[in-house]
Amino acid sequence: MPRLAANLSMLFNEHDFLDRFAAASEAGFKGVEYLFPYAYAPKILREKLDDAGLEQVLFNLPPGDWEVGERGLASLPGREAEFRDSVIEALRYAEALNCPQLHAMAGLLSESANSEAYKAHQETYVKNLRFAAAEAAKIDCKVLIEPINIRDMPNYFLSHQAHAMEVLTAVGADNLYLQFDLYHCQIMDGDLTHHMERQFSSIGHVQIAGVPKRNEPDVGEVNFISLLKRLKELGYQGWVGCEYRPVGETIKGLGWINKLNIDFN
Ligand SMILES: O=C(O)[C@@H](O)C(=O)CO
Ligand SMILES: [Mg+2]
Repeated sequence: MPRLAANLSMLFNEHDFLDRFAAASEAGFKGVEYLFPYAYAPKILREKLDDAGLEQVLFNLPPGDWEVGERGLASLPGREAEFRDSVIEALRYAEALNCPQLHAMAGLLSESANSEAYKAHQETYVKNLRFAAAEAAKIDCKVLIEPINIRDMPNYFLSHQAHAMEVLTAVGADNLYLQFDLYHCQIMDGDLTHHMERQFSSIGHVQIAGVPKRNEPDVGEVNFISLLKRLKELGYQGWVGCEYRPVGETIKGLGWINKLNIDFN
């Protein structure tokens, strides 16, 4: 049965980060995800999860220098040692938080880059992901890759579903999966039901938001009731991350969950 996870980087921003765990639990969520745990000791996050009765569903590998605009290391030639360290650090947290999956962000490649540069990124990406998957397998953890739309994240190396599928095949690791974010897919590729059906066996995690403004899933152009029903019919057993920016107060915007008429617990 699919279950809904609160994305604490976007939801419950009315509260300080560490107070969002309790807020998510009080709102009925059983799992949480967020971008990065690294500002806090694993012990502190473990306590927050335990106190709130929550599962840690997902977080990202260290992404390089986020403040200066870096968005992941996985495809960056010359940064392999740093990438490997980031895998080890993420796995230390994953073990402490009992987190079953980690997102490895690809990094950026300028639109004007030539085919040689593209090839170097692709080769680095495949090799790095092989390393990450092998390390993660030691603690029974999955590694995820996520196509991200280039309107929100210009020059992101992995922006199309077809590219992600190509990379999964090239890496060939049993524990490497697709993080299928319907918001990004709608912006870059459209044809959401078709992508969900075709890629189903590669999907490790799903995320949702309304399009185009990344607000509540029932705000905007996409029919999430239909998509989530189809996901359930396909037999999805994983989590659906609620990764959207609430229009107003988080709690007031949760009414879309009742409209689903699907059991997500
Ligand atoms: O979709 C997103 O933005 C996230 O899932 C992420 O990991 C990178 O920002
Ligand atoms: Mg996402």
